[in-house]
Amino acid sequence: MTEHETPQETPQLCTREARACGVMASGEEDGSVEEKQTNNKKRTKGTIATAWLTVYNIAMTAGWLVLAVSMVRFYLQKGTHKGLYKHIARTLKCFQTFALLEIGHCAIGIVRTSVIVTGVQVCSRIFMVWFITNSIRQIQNEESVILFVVVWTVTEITRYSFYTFNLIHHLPYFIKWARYNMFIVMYPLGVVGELLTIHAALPYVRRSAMFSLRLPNKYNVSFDYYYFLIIVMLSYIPLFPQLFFHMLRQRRRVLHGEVIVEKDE
Ligand SMILES: CCCCCCCCCCCCC[C@@H](O)CC(=O)SCCNC(=O)CCNC(=O)[C@H](O)C(C)(C)COP(=O)(O)OP(=O)(O)OC[C@H]1O[C@@H](n2cnc3c(N)ncnc32)[C@H](O)[C@@H]1OP(=O)(O)O
Repeated sequence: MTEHETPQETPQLCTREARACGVMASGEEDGSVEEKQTNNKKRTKGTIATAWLTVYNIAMTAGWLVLAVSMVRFYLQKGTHKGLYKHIARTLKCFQTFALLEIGHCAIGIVRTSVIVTGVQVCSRIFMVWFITNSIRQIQNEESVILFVVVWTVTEITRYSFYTFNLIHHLPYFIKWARYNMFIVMYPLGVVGELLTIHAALPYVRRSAMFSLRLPNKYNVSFDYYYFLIIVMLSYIPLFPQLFFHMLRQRRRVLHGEVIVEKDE
Protein backbone atom coordinates (compact mmCIF):
# COMPACT_ATOMS: atom_id res chain seq x y z
CA MET A 1 0.00 0.00 0.00
CA THR A 2 1.39 3.44 -0.88
CA GLU A 3 0.20 6.83 0.14
CA HIS A 4 0.96 9.17 -2.67
CA GLU A 5 -2.67 9.66 -3.57
CA THR A 6 -3.49 11.44 -0.31
CA PRO A 7 -2.98 15.21 -0.64
CA GLN A 8 -1.90 15.72 3.02
CA GLU A 9 0.89 13.14 2.62
CA THR A 10 2.58 15.08 -0.20
CA PRO A 11 6.13 15.83 0.92
CA GLN A 12 7.01 19.35 1.81
CA LEU A 13 9.13 19.98 -1.24
CA CYS A 14 6.34 19.01 -3.58
CA THR A 15 4.02 21.21 -1.58
CA ARG A 16 6.47 24.06 -2.07
CA GLU A 17 6.81 23.33 -5.76
CA ALA A 18 3.04 23.11 -6.03
CA ARG A 19 2.76 26.44 -4.27
CA ALA A 20 5.26 27.91 -6.71
CA CYS A 21 3.34 26.34 -9.60
CA GLY A 22 0.09 27.72 -8.15
CA VAL A 23 1.55 31.22 -8.25
CA MET A 24 2.60 30.53 -11.81
CA ALA A 25 -0.86 29.40 -12.80
CA SER A 26 -2.60 32.48 -11.49
CA GLY A 27 0.07 34.95 -12.51
CA GLU A 28 1.01 33.41 -15.86
CA GLU A 29 -1.52 35.36 -17.93
CA ASP A 30 -1.30 38.76 -16.26
CA GLY A 31 1.97 38.51 -14.21
CA SER A 32 5.01 40.63 -15.01
CA VAL A 33 8.16 39.24 -16.64
CA GLU A 34 9.97 39.47 -13.28
CA GLU A 35 7.22 37.43 -11.59
CA LYS A 36 7.50 34.73 -14.26
CA GLN A 37 11.29 34.64 -13.87
CA THR A 38 11.03 34.42 -10.08
CA ASN A 39 8.53 31.55 -10.34
CA ASN A 40 10.70 29.70 -12.85
CA LYS A 41 13.69 30.06 -10.51
CA LYS A 42 11.60 28.73 -7.57
CA ARG A 43 10.50 25.73 -9.61
CA THR A 44 14.06 24.92 -10.71
CA LYS A 45 15.29 25.32 -7.13
CA GLY A 46 12.55 22.95 -5.92
CA THR A 47 13.45 20.33 -8.51
CA ILE A 48 17.18 20.53 -7.73
CA ALA A 49 16.49 20.34 -3.99
CA THR A 50 14.23 17.29 -4.43
CA ALA A 51 16.85 15.56 -6.58
CA TRP A 52 19.61 16.34 -4.08
CA LEU A 53 17.54 15.15 -1.09
CA THR A 54 16.62 11.94 -2.89
CA VAL A 55 20.29 11.17 -3.60
CA TYR A 56 21.28 12.16 -0.05
CA ASN A 57 18.58 10.01 1.58
CA ILE A 58 19.36 6.97 -0.60
CA ALA A 59 23.07 7.29 0.23
CA MET A 60 22.34 7.60 3.95
CA THR A 61 19.92 4.64 3.95
CA ALA A 62 22.58 2.56 2.17
CA GLY A 63 25.30 3.69 4.59
CA TRP A 64 23.32 2.73 7.69
CA LEU A 65 22.28 -0.56 6.04
CA VAL A 66 25.95 -1.39 5.42
CA LEU A 67 26.58 -0.66 9.10
CA ALA A 68 23.71 -2.95 10.18
CA VAL A 69 24.91 -5.79 7.97
CA SER A 70 28.49 -5.50 9.17
CA MET A 71 27.37 -5.53 12.83
CA VAL A 72 25.25 -8.65 12.31
CA ARG A 73 28.05 -10.41 10.39
CA PHE A 74 30.62 -9.50 13.03
CA TYR A 75 28.42 -10.82 15.84
CA LEU A 76 27.58 -14.04 13.98
CA GLN A 77 31.26 -14.70 13.25
CA LYS A 78 32.78 -13.73 16.61
CA GLY A 79 29.89 -14.41 18.98
CA THR A 80 30.81 -11.34 21.08
CA HIS A 81 30.33 -7.58 20.98
CA LYS A 82 34.00 -7.05 21.91
CA GLY A 83 35.80 -5.50 18.95
CA LEU A 84 32.52 -4.64 17.22
CA TYR A 85 32.91 -0.88 17.62
CA LYS A 86 36.41 -0.96 16.13
CA HIS A 87 35.07 -3.01 13.24
CA ILE A 88 32.32 -0.51 12.34
CA ALA A 89 33.98 2.73 13.54
CA ARG A 90 34.94 4.09 10.13
CA THR A 91 31.47 3.61 8.60
CA LEU A 92 29.76 5.01 11.69
CA LYS A 93 31.97 8.12 11.77
CA CYS A 94 31.52 8.67 8.06
CA PHE A 95 27.72 8.50 7.91
CA GLN A 96 27.05 10.18 11.23
CA THR A 97 29.33 13.05 10.19
CA PHE A 98 27.50 13.39 6.86
CA ALA A 99 24.36 14.10 8.90
CA LEU A 100 25.84 17.58 9.50
CA LEU A 101 24.44 18.39 6.05
CA GLU A 102 20.98 18.17 7.59
CA ILE A 103 21.62 21.34 9.56
CA GLY A 104 22.42 22.97 6.21
CA HIS A 105 19.19 21.59 4.66
CA CYS A 106 17.16 23.30 7.39
CA ALA A 107 19.23 26.50 7.27
CA ILE A 108 18.69 26.98 3.52
CA GLY A 109 15.03 25.99 3.84
CA ILE A 110 14.88 22.88 1.65
CA VAL A 111 13.41 20.88 4.55
CA ARG A 112 10.84 22.30 6.93
CA THR A 113 12.53 21.49 10.23
CA SER A 114 13.91 23.72 12.94
CA VAL A 115 17.67 24.34 12.66
CA ILE A 116 17.87 24.27 16.45
CA VAL A 117 16.13 20.89 16.86
CA THR A 118 18.20 19.33 14.08
CA GLY A 119 21.37 21.04 15.34
CA VAL A 120 20.99 19.66 18.87
CA GLN A 121 20.23 16.17 17.54
CA VAL A 122 23.10 16.04 15.05
CA CYS A 123 25.72 17.78 17.23
CA SER A 124 25.04 15.56 20.23
CA ARG A 125 25.57 12.49 18.01
CA ILE A 126 28.76 13.92 16.46
CA PHE A 127 29.99 14.63 19.97
CA MET A 128 29.25 11.05 21.08
CA VAL A 129 31.07 9.58 18.11
CA TRP A 130 34.15 11.82 17.84
CA PHE A 131 34.77 13.24 21.30
CA ILE A 132 33.70 10.27 23.43
CA THR A 133 33.73 6.88 21.75
CA ASN A 134 36.41 7.52 19.16
CA SER A 135 38.71 9.37 21.57
CA ILE A 136 38.55 6.99 24.54
CA ARG A 137 39.57 3.53 23.38
CA GLN A 138 39.04 1.96 26.82
CA ILE A 139 35.25 2.38 26.60
CA GLN A 140 34.75 1.09 23.06
CA ASN A 141 33.80 -2.40 24.25
CA GLU A 142 31.16 -1.20 26.72
CA GLU A 143 27.68 -2.71 26.16
CA SER A 144 26.28 0.83 26.27
CA VAL A 145 28.21 1.72 23.09
CA ILE A 146 26.63 -1.21 21.28
CA LEU A 147 23.23 -0.15 22.66
CA PHE A 148 23.32 3.35 21.22
CA VAL A 149 24.93 2.25 17.93
CA VAL A 150 22.24 -0.42 17.36
CA VAL A 151 19.45 2.03 18.29
CA TRP A 152 20.82 4.76 15.99
CA THR A 153 21.22 2.25 13.14
CA VAL A 154 17.64 0.95 13.32
CA THR A 155 16.32 4.52 13.63
CA GLU A 156 18.33 5.92 10.75
CA ILE A 157 17.50 3.09 8.32
CA THR A 158 13.81 3.77 9.04
CA ARG A 159 14.13 7.57 8.94
CA TYR A 160 16.11 7.87 5.70
CA SER A 161 14.02 5.26 3.91
CA PHE A 162 10.92 7.18 5.06
CA TYR A 163 12.26 10.41 3.51
CA THR A 164 13.29 8.60 0.30
CA PHE A 165 9.95 6.87 -0.29
CA ASN A 166 8.10 10.04 0.69
CA LEU A 167 10.04 12.05 -1.90
CA ILE A 168 9.29 9.56 -4.66
CA HIS A 169 5.60 9.38 -3.63
CA HIS A 170 5.66 5.66 -2.84
CA LEU A 171 5.60 5.54 0.93
CA PRO A 172 4.64 2.13 2.34
CA TYR A 173 2.45 2.58 5.42
CA PHE A 174 4.63 0.35 7.63
CA ILE A 175 7.65 2.65 7.10
CA LYS A 176 5.60 5.70 8.00
CA TRP A 177 4.20 3.85 11.03
CA ALA A 178 7.70 2.77 12.09
CA ARG A 179 9.15 6.30 11.64
CA TYR A 180 6.53 7.85 13.91
CA ASN A 181 6.16 5.07 16.53
CA MET A 182 9.54 3.43 17.04
CA PHE A 183 11.11 6.58 18.47
CA ILE A 184 8.88 6.22 21.55
CA VAL A 185 11.04 3.27 22.61
CA MET A 186 14.22 4.03 20.64
CA TYR A 187 14.80 7.57 21.90
CA PRO A 188 14.90 6.67 25.62
CA LEU A 189 17.03 3.58 24.83
CA GLY A 190 19.46 5.69 22.80
CA VAL A 191 19.70 8.24 25.60
CA VAL A 192 20.39 5.50 28.16
CA GLY A 193 23.17 4.12 25.93
CA GLU A 194 24.71 7.56 25.42
CA LEU A 195 24.55 8.57 29.09
CA LEU A 196 26.00 5.25 30.30
CA THR A 197 28.83 5.63 27.77
CA ILE A 198 29.70 9.15 28.93
CA HIS A 199 29.51 7.92 32.52
CA ALA A 200 31.91 5.08 31.70
CA ALA A 201 34.29 7.60 30.13
CA LEU A 202 34.50 9.84 33.21
CA PRO A 203 37.27 7.95 35.13
CA TYR A 204 39.52 7.81 32.04
CA VAL A 205 38.97 11.47 31.31
CA ARG A 206 39.78 12.42 34.90
CA ARG A 207 42.95 10.29 34.97
CA SER A 208 44.29 11.39 31.59
CA ALA A 209 43.16 15.05 31.76
CA MET A 210 42.44 14.74 28.04
CA PHE A 211 41.14 17.79 26.16
CA SER A 212 41.76 19.81 29.34
CA LEU A 213 43.72 22.95 29.85
CA ARG A 214 45.19 23.56 33.29
CA LEU A 215 46.50 26.81 34.73
CA PRO A 216 49.05 28.28 34.48
CA ASN A 217 49.20 28.50 30.69
CA LYS A 218 49.98 31.26 28.21
CA TYR A 219 46.29 31.85 27.47
CA ASN A 220 45.43 32.11 31.16
CA VAL A 221 42.35 29.96 30.55
CA SER A 222 41.38 26.73 32.23
CA PHE A 223 39.09 24.02 30.85
CA ASP A 224 38.30 20.70 32.46
CA TYR A 225 36.82 18.13 30.09
CA TYR A 226 35.73 15.98 33.04
CA TYR A 227 33.38 18.71 34.35
CA PHE A 228 32.36 19.56 30.80
CA LEU A 229 31.15 15.97 30.38
CA ILE A 230 29.15 16.23 33.58
CA ILE A 231 27.52 19.40 32.20
CA VAL A 232 26.78 17.57 28.92
CA MET A 233 25.11 14.75 30.88
CA LEU A 234 23.02 17.26 32.83
CA SER A 235 22.05 19.06 29.62
CA TYR A 236 20.12 15.96 28.52
CA ILE A 237 17.57 16.83 31.24
CA PRO A 238 16.27 20.01 29.52
CA LEU A 239 17.20 19.11 25.91
CA PHE A 240 16.04 15.53 25.45
CA PRO A 241 12.38 16.23 26.32
CA GLN A 242 12.34 19.00 23.68
CA LEU A 243 13.41 16.52 20.98
CA PHE A 244 11.06 13.84 22.23
CA PHE A 245 8.05 16.19 22.37
CA HIS A 246 8.96 17.55 18.92
CA MET A 247 8.72 13.98 17.60
CA LEU A 248 5.41 13.43 19.45
CA ARG A 249 4.03 16.57 17.73
CA GLN A 250 5.29 15.30 14.35
CA ARG A 251 3.60 11.97 15.10
CA ARG A 252 0.25 13.64 15.84
CA ARG A 253 0.55 15.74 12.68
CA VAL A 254 1.56 12.94 10.33
CA LEU A 255 -0.33 9.93 11.73
CA HIS A 256 -3.42 11.71 13.05
CA GLY A 257 -3.54 14.73 10.72
CA GLU A 258 -3.52 17.28 13.54
CA VAL A 259 -2.62 20.85 12.58
CA ILE A 260 0.37 21.80 14.74
CA VAL A 261 1.57 25.38 14.92
CA GLU A 262 5.31 25.32 15.72
CA LYS A 263 6.65 28.29 17.67
CA ASP A 264 9.32 29.11 15.10
CA GLU A 265 6.99 28.95 12.07
C1 LIG B 1 28.73 19.89 21.87
C2 LIG B 1 28.06 19.27 23.00
C3 LIG B 1 26.78 18.61 22.66
C4 LIG B 1 25.90 18.52 23.84
C5 LIG B 1 24.72 17.67 23.63
C6 LIG B 1 23.69 17.87 24.63
C7 LIG B 1 22.75 16.72 24.72
C8 LIG B 1 21.45 16.96 24.09
C9 LIG B 1 20.48 15.85 24.29
C10 LIG B 1 20.17 15.19 22.98
C11 LIG B 1 19.66 13.81 23.13
C12 LIG B 1 19.75 13.10 21.80
C13 LIG B 1 19.68 11.64 21.98
C14 LIG B 1 19.70 10.92 20.66
O1 LIG B 1 20.97 11.01 20.06
C15 LIG B 1 19.32 9.52 20.86
C16 LIG B 1 18.74 8.92 19.62
O2 LIG B 1 18.65 9.45 18.56
S1 LIG B 1 18.15 7.38 19.82
C17 LIG B 1 17.31 6.99 18.31
C18 LIG B 1 15.90 7.55 18.24
N1 LIG B 1 15.93 8.87 17.68
C19 LIG B 1 15.00 9.35 16.82
O3 LIG B 1 14.05 8.69 16.47
C20 LIG B 1 15.19 10.74 16.33
C21 LIG B 1 15.93 10.74 15.10
N2 LIG B 1 16.14 12.10 14.65
C22 LIG B 1 15.24 12.80 13.99
O4 LIG B 1 14.16 12.35 13.70
C23 LIG B 1 15.59 14.20 13.56
O5 LIG B 1 16.95 14.36 13.73
C24 LIG B 1 14.81 15.31 14.29
C25 LIG B 1 15.47 16.64 14.00
C26 LIG B 1 14.81 15.06 15.81
C27 LIG B 1 13.36 15.36 13.83
O6 LIG B 1 13.24 15.37 12.50
P1 LIG B 1 12.26 16.36 11.70
O7 LIG B 1 11.86 17.56 12.48
O8 LIG B 1 12.91 16.60 10.40
O9 LIG B 1 10.94 15.55 11.59
P2 LIG B 1 10.36 14.82 10.35
O10 LIG B 1 11.17 13.63 10.06
O11 LIG B 1 8.92 14.59 10.65
O12 LIG B 1 10.54 15.86 9.13
C28 LIG B 1 9.88 17.14 9.05
C29 LIG B 1 9.69 17.50 7.57
O13 LIG B 1 10.94 17.66 6.92
C30 LIG B 1 11.09 16.67 5.90
N3 LIG B 1 12.46 16.23 5.91
C31 LIG B 1 13.30 16.26 6.94
N4 LIG B 1 14.48 15.76 6.59
C32 LIG B 1 14.37 15.40 5.30
C33 LIG B 1 15.25 14.80 4.38
N5 LIG B 1 16.51 14.45 4.72
N6 LIG B 1 14.80 14.56 3.14
C34 LIG B 1 13.55 14.89 2.77
N7 LIG B 1 12.66 15.46 3.59
C35 LIG B 1 13.08 15.71 4.84
C36 LIG B 1 10.12 15.59 6.28
O14 LIG B 1 9.70 14.81 5.21
C37 LIG B 1 8.98 16.41 6.85
O15 LIG B 1 8.26 16.98 5.78
P3 LIG B 1 6.73 17.42 5.93
O16 LIG B 1 6.70 18.58 6.87
O17 LIG B 1 6.29 17.78 4.56
O18 LIG B 1 5.99 16.23 6.47
